[in-house]
Order: sequence, then structure tokens, then C-alpha cells
Amino acid sequence: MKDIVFIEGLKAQAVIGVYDWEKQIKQELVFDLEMEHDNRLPAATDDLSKTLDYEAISNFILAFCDERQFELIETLAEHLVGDLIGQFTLNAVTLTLRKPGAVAAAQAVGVKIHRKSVSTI
Ligand SMILES: Nc1nc2c(c(=O)[nH]1)N=C([C@H](O)[C@@H](O)CO)CN2
Repeated sequence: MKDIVFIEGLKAQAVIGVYDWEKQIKQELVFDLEMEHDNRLPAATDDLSKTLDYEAISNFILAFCDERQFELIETLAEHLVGDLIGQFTLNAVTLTLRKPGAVAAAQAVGVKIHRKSVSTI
């Protein structure tokens, strides 16, 4: 099994949706990420710079949601993961993205994607 650095239940506000009324407001999105990373080197050195900094990645996601606008959550997920792989040393990432307010009868709806850095394909 590969080591993981994870972020669970990160809540962000974004302009997201296909309908006109959705383009006028911000809605809540909830992010779960599992990022593959060998934890042995950071554990051996006790050095933050040798790991995936979940605080820095969380702040990156919050800023991304604040600044960018999409219709589909699929599009947001794909762009975000592409940017994360470019910005941080992610080998592979699984992102679950929920839009809790989208379907009143459902607790949440969303998408899940798994992407690898081109260097690991
Ligand atoms: N697979 C998807 N289905 C839907 C999306 C989406 O982003 N991906 N979006 C909408 C609307 O924006 C909806 O969330 C409004 O409540 C509908 N279906």
C-alpha cells in the first residue's frame, strides 16, 4: 500500500453551476483529497519541506475556488487537480468533490477523479 497525505471535508465557496442564478452567488463545495507520497523521508528528517504540506494545499484550493468560475464540478475538479500536480510534487491524487446543496433530497452529489502526474504514467 502506498502512503497517503489526505485532506477531508475542506469546505470552500465558489461560483459554480450551469444555471444563470448560480452565476450570481457562491455555493459550498466540499473537498476530500488522497495524495500519494512516500512518507519515509519526511519521517526520517522531520522536515516539512520533504512532505506534502496539507495546510499549503488546503489554502491553494480555497484560493482557487475564490478566484475561478466554472459551470460543471467536473471542470473545476480537472483544472484544480492539474494545477495541484503542477504546483506540488504529487505523484497521484484522488479527489472527491461534493456539492451538498445541489439536490435537496440528497445529502450530497459530486464527482470523484483519480489522476497521476505524467512523470509516473
Ligand atoms: N454531473 C453533473 N451534473 C450536474 C452538474 C454538474 O456540475 N455535474 N451541475 C448541475 C447544476 O449546476 C446543479 O448543481 C444545480 O443545482 C446539474 N447537474
